[in-house]
Amino acid sequence: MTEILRIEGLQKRFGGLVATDNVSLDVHTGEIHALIGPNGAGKSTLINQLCGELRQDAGMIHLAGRDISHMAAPDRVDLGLGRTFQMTCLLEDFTVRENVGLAVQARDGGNFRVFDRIMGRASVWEETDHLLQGSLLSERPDDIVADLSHGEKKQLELIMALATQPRLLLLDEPMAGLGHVESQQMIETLKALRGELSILLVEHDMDAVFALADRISVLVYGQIIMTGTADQVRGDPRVREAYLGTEDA
Ligand SMILES: Nc1ncnc2c1ncn2[C@@H]1O[C@H](COP(=O)(O)OP(=O)(O)OP(=O)(O)O)[C@@H](O)[C@H]1O
Repeated sequence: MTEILRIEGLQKRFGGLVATDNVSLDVHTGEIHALIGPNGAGKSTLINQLCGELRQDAGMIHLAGRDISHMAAPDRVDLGLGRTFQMTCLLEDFTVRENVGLAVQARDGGNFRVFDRIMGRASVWEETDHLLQGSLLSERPDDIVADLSHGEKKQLELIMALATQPRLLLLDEPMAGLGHVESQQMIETLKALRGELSILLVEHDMDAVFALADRISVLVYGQIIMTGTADQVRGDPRVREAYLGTEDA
């Protein structure tokens, strides 16, 4: 079993608060690994440390065997660490295809802003169309992003993240704000990615977590209290206790 990601003893303090406390975790190559935990457990802090947006106070992060603990965020992306573009990054007045084209170009070191440069580059459009084919937006390449529903924008974020060709994709609450039908669509989209790349999924929607995750790690007050299969997590009294009294269980 090879690991795409190995985290050892990761720690982040905000003043007196220990947001991630000696976190150790590994993600196997090809697996969907969910990270769950109550509000304020430290999930976003951990994701931000993995991306390089927050510097850890202690601990190590290895991606595909490379120590990336002190690497700048863009270098981590070049090594295959992907994250969904947040909705605020979508260019609302441009088409779906143009947004994906810009993400493809950005990966190749192009400028995300200068757009006329990509108009003539056939390879960018070929890859863009390939990414869109088979996606839920395949019939809507020329739609203006502002006209998409919330769920469609989440799908677009995901396609744009895939344009960076990640080996490990970090997904921070992909189901947030989605209705039932859109959630089911996102679950199917993510299921189809299983095996193609590795995914670390932070998600509050437990139906989605149980439907998708090969393994689940549970973070409580900055500490991983267990890692196991869906059945192991469901049956663990420590997990029930952690969620007791919250709406998330
Ligand atoms: N920049 C910051 N400065 C100070 N405290 C912070 C900062 N970011 C997060 N925290 C605190 O660290 C703890 C962990 O927060 P974090 O956002 O990582 O939790 P989370 O598990 O992602 O929560 P949620 O599920 O609600 O998004 C919380 O107590 C939060 O208030």
